[in-house]
Amino acid sequence: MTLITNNITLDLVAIIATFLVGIIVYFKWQLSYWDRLGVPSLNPTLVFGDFKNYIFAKCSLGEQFKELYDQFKSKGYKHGGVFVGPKPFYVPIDPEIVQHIMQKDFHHFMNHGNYFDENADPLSGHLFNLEDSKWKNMRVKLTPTFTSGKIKMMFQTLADCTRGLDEIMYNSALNHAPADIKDILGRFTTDIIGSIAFGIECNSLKNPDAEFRKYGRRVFEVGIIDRIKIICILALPDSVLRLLKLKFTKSDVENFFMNAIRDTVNYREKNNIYRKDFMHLLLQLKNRGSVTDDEKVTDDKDNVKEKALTLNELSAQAFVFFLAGFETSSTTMTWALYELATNQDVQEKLRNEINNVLSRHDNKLTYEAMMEMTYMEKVIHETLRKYPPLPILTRKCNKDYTIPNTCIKLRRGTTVAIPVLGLHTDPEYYSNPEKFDPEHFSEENVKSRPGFTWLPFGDGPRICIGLRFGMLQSKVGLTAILKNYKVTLSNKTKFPVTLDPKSFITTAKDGIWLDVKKLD
Ligand code: HEM
Repeated sequence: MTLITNNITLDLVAIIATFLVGIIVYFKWQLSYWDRLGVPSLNPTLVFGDFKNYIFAKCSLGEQFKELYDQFKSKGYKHGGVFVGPKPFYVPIDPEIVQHIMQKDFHHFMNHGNYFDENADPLSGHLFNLEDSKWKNMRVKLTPTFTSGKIKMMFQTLADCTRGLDEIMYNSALNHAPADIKDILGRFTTDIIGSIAFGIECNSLKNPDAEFRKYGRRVFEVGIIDRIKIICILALPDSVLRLLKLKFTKSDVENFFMNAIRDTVNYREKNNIYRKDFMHLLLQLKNRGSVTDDEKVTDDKDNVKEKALTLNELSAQAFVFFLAGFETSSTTMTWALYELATNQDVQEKLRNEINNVLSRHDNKLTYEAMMEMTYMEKVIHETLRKYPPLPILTRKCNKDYTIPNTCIKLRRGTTVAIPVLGLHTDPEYYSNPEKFDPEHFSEENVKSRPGFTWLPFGDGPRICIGLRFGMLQSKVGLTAILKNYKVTLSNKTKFPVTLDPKSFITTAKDGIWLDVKKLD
């Protein structure tokens, strides 16, 4: 049977050709989206849009967005529109527009717009992904777990984990063996977050093959299938993703974390265990509906309140504390040590501050001592400027929005990509942006640049809830290393150091290796 001509082969060719022409017409029409709206765009290509280099793993996602930022900026545009495949992303360039989106007009841009499915993928129902009133309610519930009082209460756990760190650095110095600092600090923060969020002694500093470390690494491994999933998530509408039942959490990772959390919850509830950690506060939220300043996980009548967290909700929040807490802080410390090894004068100045402050605190790591280290704060801020762990941030427009000082209307459903790395390396805001200079964060320099040009923790109501904890964890790790050891770059480090195009956070492709010398 034939359809169009008398020849089935010709029919097939005609159908395929019509289909291809249809796709090309659709892509072409789609790629004129920003021009039709009056937003400047660049030179998107069919199929890849503006992301050819990223899709072919020639650069990281952050670098790709920085390149686009630089192009818009060099043409004097305050904003621009780009395409991942056929999907349009709005990119604000002017910090004033960034401020409107993240803060002033937050009600239009409340959500990150990440694809997630609480039912098919229970660990994905966490604070970072939640939307609208579900996000708001969860944020209100979790905020009391991150106050300075609560974090101070957990300080000793952080300080205790530095013993294992010191042992590794000592052995590295003794044996003149270069330290794989990214791996060591990944194990350090895994031990801290594992203990504080899950109440589990992970021992990954002592045993690099510990299960928590193994699964922690698995979460951030991006294989070919994960890469395809990321591109699908960036390029396809949510309705299609839901139809495909796309699941982001790997099954072995899900099983491991769900079991670990279930076991801890059961053990603590059965034996009335109290520990000064996030898990205790999450258990209070599960059984009482709110965080209270006491050692109990249930109220006096053992009543479970209606608005309490379910076990799945608790698990997803513990998982995001782990996910968001260990890799961000360990990469921050890794980059800081890389820069300190390259800039010995800055390392010396920081060590002087550490010694001076600790001498006033009996040479002990205390919460108060950490709060006194102002140069340390500048060093970490500068590290987060050059190497923001999340180099872009997203927001989804949830009601039509008129861009300030224009008549351009962003449609509901548009994704906004805030080009964090682009802003952080813009010479208009940071003189000599390639130079690692903690004085970029002197009081005078901070005052002289506009707001919303330093965004490693995001900003507005959706700002990182673990900011204080992340800063403290990084300060403690750097103090523990630098007070006893001098670090220099090992020739085992591959130069030039490049960013890993496969990772969605800012990390060195081939690791960073340091030579370590014990100080008297
Ligand atoms: C140096 C360390 C860290 C960095 C650079 C960092 C960065 C960020 C960024 C950029 C965001 C998105 C903010 C936005 O969209 O405006 C975020 C959100 C978040 N972070 Fe962090 N983070 C760090 C440490 C931590 C720690 C230690 C925890 C928990 C223990 C944590 C938990 C979270 C959570 C739960 C969110 C979602 C907040 C929400 O959507 O309401 N982070 N973080």
